[in-house]
Amino acid sequence: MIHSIPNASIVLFGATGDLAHRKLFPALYQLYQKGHMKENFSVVGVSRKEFSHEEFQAEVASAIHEHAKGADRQIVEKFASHFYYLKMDVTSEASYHELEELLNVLDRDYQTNGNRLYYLAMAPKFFGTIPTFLKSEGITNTEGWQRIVIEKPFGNDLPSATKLNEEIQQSFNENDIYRIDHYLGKEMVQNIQVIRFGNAIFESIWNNKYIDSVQITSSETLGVEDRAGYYEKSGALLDMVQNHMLQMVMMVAMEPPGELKPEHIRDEKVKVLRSLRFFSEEEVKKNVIRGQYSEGNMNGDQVPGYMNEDNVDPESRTETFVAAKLFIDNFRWTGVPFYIRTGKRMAVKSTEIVIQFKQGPMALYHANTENYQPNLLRIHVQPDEGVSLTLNAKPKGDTPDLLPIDMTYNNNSTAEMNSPEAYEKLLHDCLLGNSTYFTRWDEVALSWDFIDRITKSWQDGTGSKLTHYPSGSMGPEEADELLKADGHSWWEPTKVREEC
Ligand SMILES: NC(=O)C1=CN([C@@H]2O[C@H](COP(=O)(O)OP(=O)(O)OC[C@H]3O[C@@H](n4cnc5c(N)ncnc54)[C@H](OP(=O)(O)O)[C@@H]3O)[C@@H](O)[C@H]2O)C=CC1
Ligand SMILES: O=C1O[C@H](COP(=O)(O)O)[C@@H](O)[C@H](O)[C@H]1O
Repeated sequence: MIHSIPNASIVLFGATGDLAHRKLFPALYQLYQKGHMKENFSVVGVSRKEFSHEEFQAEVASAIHEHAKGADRQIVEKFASHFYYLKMDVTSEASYHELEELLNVLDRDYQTNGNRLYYLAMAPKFFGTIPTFLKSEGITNTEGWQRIVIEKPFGNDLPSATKLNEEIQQSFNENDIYRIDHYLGKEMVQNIQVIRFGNAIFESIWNNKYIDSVQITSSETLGVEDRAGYYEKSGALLDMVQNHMLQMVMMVAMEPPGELKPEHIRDEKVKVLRSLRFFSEEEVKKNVIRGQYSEGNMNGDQVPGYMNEDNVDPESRTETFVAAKLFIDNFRWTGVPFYIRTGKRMAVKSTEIVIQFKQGPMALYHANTENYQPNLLRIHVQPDEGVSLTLNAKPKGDTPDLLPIDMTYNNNSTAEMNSPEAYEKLLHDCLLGNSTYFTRWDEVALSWDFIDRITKSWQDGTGSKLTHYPSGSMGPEEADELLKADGHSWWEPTKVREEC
C-alpha cells in the first residue's frame, strides 16, 4: 500500500556519483510527482566537488531529464528546489559541523521534526566512517527518527561484514539500518510472496511432493564495463550470488509468515539460510561451476574476453559466471535441487524463476508423445514482468498428441504500464520505516558464511576449476553438465506473450 512520506531531511552522501544520478534522483522524483512526497522535505547532497546550491539543483534536474521517462519540466524544477549541496570530505570530522548547521536550518524551514535519512551512496570503505561521525558529532541527536541506508557490498566476507556491522551498530539500532538489495525492490520479486501465499492452488503443492526442481537464472549481456576496479576483487559470486541470487532463493523457499510484518517475513527468510546446505570443499567441486567470458559475438558485434577488458589483469582468475546446485535441507524442500546461474556477457538480459513440477503418477497421455512438457510456473522478473504456467492440452482435431500451452499474465500490459523502479519502492519503504525488503544482519551473516566456504575452496584450489565461455552464450558447458547429471537441462529465458 502506498502511504504519504513523513516530513524529513535526506542526506545523500555521494551526490555526484553514478548511483545518485542514474537511480536515486529519478526515484525520489517519481515519488514526488506521484504525490507520495509532499513539500516538507529537503535533500542535502554531499561530496567533495565544488557546487553552489543552484548548480547542484541544475545537476539534479538534468539527471532526472536524462533518466526518468517523461519527466515534466515544471515539476522537476519545483522538486529540485528542495535540494541543497554541501562540499565535504566525509573523512574530515570538522566538516560534519557544517552539515549539522545546514540540517538544523532545513529542519526548521521544512518542519521535518528532526526526521533524518542518511543514504550512503559511496564506496564501501566509507560505510563505517560516516555513521561513526554522524553520532560522535551529534548529528543523529534530534527529536525525530534517524535511519541509515547502506549500499552494497556489505563487507567482502563474514569477518569484514561483522566488523562493519559492529561499527554501524555503535551509532544506529538494527531497526534503523536499511541494507539495500535492489532485487528485493523489483516488482516480481515482491510478487513471489503474493503468488505463493495468495493462491491456495500453489501453496498446497509448493513442496517436495509436487515440485521436481527450481531454477533461477539472472543473465546479463553487459560485460564488466568500467567497473573492473571493483569487479576484479568481487567476481560474480560476491557481486550477484551472495546477495541477489540468495535473496530470490529465500523468497521462493520461505515458509508463510504469521503476519505480513517485516520481522515475520524476515524471520522466515533467514530460516531458509539456516537450512541451506553449507558445502564442504568436495561439495563445492561437485555443485558449483565458475566461468569467465572469453571473446565472442554479441548481436553481431565482436567483443573482447574479460581478460582483455580495460583495467583487468590479463591473467585474471575472476569469475564472471556462477552456476550452482543448492539444497535446502528441511521438511518442505529435501530432495528438490535449486539450480541457480548468473553471469555477464550472456546471450540475453533476463531474470527468471522456473518452478518445475513433477509428473503425475501415471503417464496416461504422454507415454507416446514427444511434445509432453512438465508443468512449469515461470516468474518473469525482468525485462518482462509476469507469470506463466505451462500446461499440456489436446491439440484441435482427432490426434492422440499433446500440445504444451502457456497461461500468461503480463504485468507490463496492465493499466499501470511502468512498474515503479526498485529504488523508488525501496526509498519509499525506508522513508516510511518499513524494513521488510531490506536485509537483516542475520541474513547477511549467514549468506557470507555460505559464500566464504566457496571462496576458500576456490582459493585453496580444491574447489571447481575456472572454465571459460564465449561471450554471447548462456555460460560454460560445465553448467549444462551440472543439470544433465540429474536428467535436467536449463530452461531458456522466455518472453511473456504480449497478447495476454
Ligand atoms: N552505480 C551503480 O549502479 C550501483 C552502485 N552501487 C553502490 O553504490 C555506491 C556508490 O556507487 P557509485 O555511485 O557508482 O560510485 P561513484 O564512484 O560514481 O560515486 C562515489 C561518490 O562518492 C563521492 N566521494 C568519494 N570520496 C569522497 C569523500 N572522501 N568525501 C565525500 N564524498 C566522496 C564522490 O564524489 P567526489 O569525488 O566529488 O567527492 C561521488 O559522489 C557503491 O557502494 C556501489 O557499490 C550499488 C549498485 C549499483
Ligand atoms: O548489483 C548488481 O546488479 C547488477 C544487475 O542488476 P539488474 O537490476 O540490472 O539485474 C549487476 O550488473 C551489477 O554487476 C551488480 O553489482
